[in-house]
Amino acid sequence: MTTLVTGGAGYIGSHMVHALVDRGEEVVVLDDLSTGFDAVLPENARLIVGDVGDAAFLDRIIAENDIDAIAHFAGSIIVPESVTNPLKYYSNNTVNSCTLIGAAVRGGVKSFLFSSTAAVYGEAGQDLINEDAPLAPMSPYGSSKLMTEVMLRDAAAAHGFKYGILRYFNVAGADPKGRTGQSTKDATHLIKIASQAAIGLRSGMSIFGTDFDTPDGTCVRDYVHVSDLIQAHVLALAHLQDGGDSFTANCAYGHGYSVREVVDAVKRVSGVDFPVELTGRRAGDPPSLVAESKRIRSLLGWQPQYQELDTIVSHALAWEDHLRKRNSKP
Ligand SMILES: NC(=O)c1ccc[n+]([C@@H]2O[C@H](COP(=O)([O-])OP(=O)(O)OC[C@H]3O[C@@H](n4cnc5c(N)ncnc54)[C@H](O)[C@@H]3O)[C@@H](O)[C@H]2O)c1
Ligand SMILES: O=c1ccn([C@@H]2O[C@H](COP(=O)(O)OP(=O)(O)O[C@H]3O[C@H](CO)[C@@H](O)[C@H](O)[C@H]3O)[C@@H](O)[C@H]2O)c(=O)[nH]1
Repeated sequence: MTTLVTGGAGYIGSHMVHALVDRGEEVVVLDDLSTGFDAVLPENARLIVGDVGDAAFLDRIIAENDIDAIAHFAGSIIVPESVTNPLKYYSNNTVNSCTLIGAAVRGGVKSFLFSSTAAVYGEAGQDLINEDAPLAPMSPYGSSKLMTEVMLRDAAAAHGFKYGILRYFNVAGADPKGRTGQSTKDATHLIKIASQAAIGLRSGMSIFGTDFDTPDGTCVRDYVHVSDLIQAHVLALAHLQDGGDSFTANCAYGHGYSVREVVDAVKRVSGVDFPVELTGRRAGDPPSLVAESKRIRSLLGWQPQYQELDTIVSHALAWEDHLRKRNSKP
């Protein structure tokens, strides 16, 4: 069994590569290193630097490495950028995924995991969001991912491969063994930004909006530890490879935290009371996104281990500290 991990040098994909290598499985990583880093990969992982949108290149990789499963993490991920530059998102997330699915079909790949997102749902109110909730993306990013979901379902029905679509909510934290984490420069994610403020890489941070219709006025999100998310992928691959049906499932815990609660947790865990400014809303932020997570738990037997917010925060802080030390080396 050899799995092709696209985007395997990125934040989430690199955790998948470590998990598969830890299990003694064969892995090939395809990444163009546009936002990824080869330094986070295990030494024995094979990295091919190149573009997921190159059909002939993909055909060769799949044939030469006898690929029977693909975990497709590669993509562009910044929601506000997708609003100002939508075609970049339709090109890299939708068109390139279409090319990859085509290569998978030609190469006889049997299982395909896809990184989708809670952004396919749009405005959802304060209830838990289940997989049958209306799909109404509020950004080109969400639309670009939803189109790939549709392509995967149609191609699987026509060509007979199995897919698992995982809709991630807010992925956070880092490898508990400290081997990889979110290394992206200029990241916009809340827990990373607050962690950088705590370790002194930023003078402080802003809370975007305190007038949402939520218990404390700040946005509520379902933060899922990246290692728990990856455990769901490992189970999902086994499910498909053992003959299980294709599926679409949310991936998060079903528990929301407000921005204020997250900032307080980072201050508590780090012991640093960094300055926080209250500012206006950031464009496109839905007030609340919390997953109904019954499907993934019952279908895959997923049992997350790191759902405590303080654990997620402490792993994020440890990785930020590691990056700071690495970057300060002469
Ligand atoms: N981070 C989150 O909270 C979150 C939430 C929902 C969904 N997702 C999805 O998870 C996936 C991984 O996200 P991430 O946070 O690890 O982002 P990331 O930017 O760290 O990783 C993406 C990786 O894909 C690579 N890549 C991008 N375009 C490529 C191309 N055309 N060819 C080859 N490689 C390419 C990048 O170099 C990078 O290594 C994405 O598809 C994203 O949409 C992430
Ligand atoms: O400096 C900051 C950064 C963020 N926030 C707020 O924190 C919340 C979470 O923001 P962020 O961490 O940027 O995540 P989201 O915008 O919720 O988006 C993430 O989670 C989505 C799924 O829920 C995915 O689709 C996206 O890819 C992923 O970036 C939002 O209310 C932000 O306004 C702040 O107040 N200050």
